[in-house]
Amino acid sequence: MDAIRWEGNTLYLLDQTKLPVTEVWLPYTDYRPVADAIRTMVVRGAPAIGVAAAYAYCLAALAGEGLDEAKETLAASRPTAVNLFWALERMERKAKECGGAAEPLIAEAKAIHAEDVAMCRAMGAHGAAVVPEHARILTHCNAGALATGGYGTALGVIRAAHEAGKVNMVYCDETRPLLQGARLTAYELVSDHIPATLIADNMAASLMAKGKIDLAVVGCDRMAANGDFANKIGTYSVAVNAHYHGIPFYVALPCSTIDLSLADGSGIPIEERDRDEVRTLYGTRTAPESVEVCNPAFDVTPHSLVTGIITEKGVIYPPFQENLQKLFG
Ligand SMILES: CSC[C@@H](O)[C@@H](O)C(=O)COP(=O)(O)O
Repeated sequence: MDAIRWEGNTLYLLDQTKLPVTEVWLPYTDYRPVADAIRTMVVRGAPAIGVAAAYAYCLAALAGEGLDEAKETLAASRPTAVNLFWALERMERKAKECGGAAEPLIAEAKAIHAEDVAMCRAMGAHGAAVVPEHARILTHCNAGALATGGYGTALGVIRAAHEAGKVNMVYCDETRPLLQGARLTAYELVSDHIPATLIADNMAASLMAKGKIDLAVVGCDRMAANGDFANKIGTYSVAVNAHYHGIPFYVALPCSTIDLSLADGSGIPIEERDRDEVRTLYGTRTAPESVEVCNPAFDVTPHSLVTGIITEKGVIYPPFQENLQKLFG
C-alpha cells in the first residue's frame, strides 16, 4: 500500500480524507496545491508530508519558479512534524549543489522516498523483536504505509511482527477528531488481513485493566533530544494508561523525526486546528455552534513514560538523552 507516487513529472497523492470509502488519486503539477493538500490532510503523517513536500519542491524546479518561495510556502503548511522541514532542507542543499536543476532534484526526492520505505522496513525488523508471542497490541492514530513512504513506522512494527506470526490482535484507537485510526489504520489492517479490533479512544484504559493489551506502539511527529515526543493528540493518554497498568509502551520513528535542537518536549510547536473538526463529525454538527473548542492536533509524551524507542538503527532504551546522542554519533 502507498499514498504517494511520482509519474511523468506529476505528483499523485491518494486522497486520505476520502478513505476508506473511496480511493481517489489526485494529480499535482504545481507546488502550491500540494501545500494545501498537506494542510487539509489529503496527505498526512510525518514522513509522508516530508516526501510529498520534497516532490512538490521538484514541481517548482520543473516550472522554473523560485525555490526559496516554494520552500517557504511548503514549510508553512503544518508546524509539528519535523520531517517536513528536514526534507525541505535536504532538497535545498541539493538545489545549491545542482544549481536548481530539476532532474537531480527529482532524483533526490525519489531517494528520500525510497530511504523512508527502507527505514520503515528496518524499524519493523527491530521492533518485531520486542513484540511477545501472541501479542495483543494497541496503536493510536495512523503510523502506517499511508503516513510514510510505505510500510509504516508503528504499523511497520506491527506488520513485521504479524509476518513473524506473533500478533494475536491489534486494537486501534479510532482517534478523534479526524478518525485516522478508524479510517486509515483499520483500513490498512483489514487490507493486509491482520486481525484488528477498532475501539473508541476512551475504551483503551478499560481494555488494559482487563489484561487485554500486552504492548502499545505509536508513531511520532517530532522527538526532542531527551526522548520527549509529540504525536497525535491522545497519545499521551495511551502512555499514561500503559504506565499505570505496567504495559510496555514503544514509540517507532526514523531518525529524520528526531530534532536534537530541542532539549525537551516543551519546545515542540503544537498545531492548533480548525474548531469545527471537534464541533462536527463528517460535516454533521454534533455540538452547539457557539461552544468554545480546544483542538490541539498533537500532545507531548514525556520520555519517562516510554519503554523503548524503535528506530531504523535499532531499539533504544533509557537513558534516552545519552543513547539518542550516540545514535547520531
Ligand atoms: C508515521 S506517522 C507518525 C505520526 O505522524 C502519526 O502518528 C500522526 O500523529 C499523524 O498525525 P496527522 O495529523 O494525521 O498527520
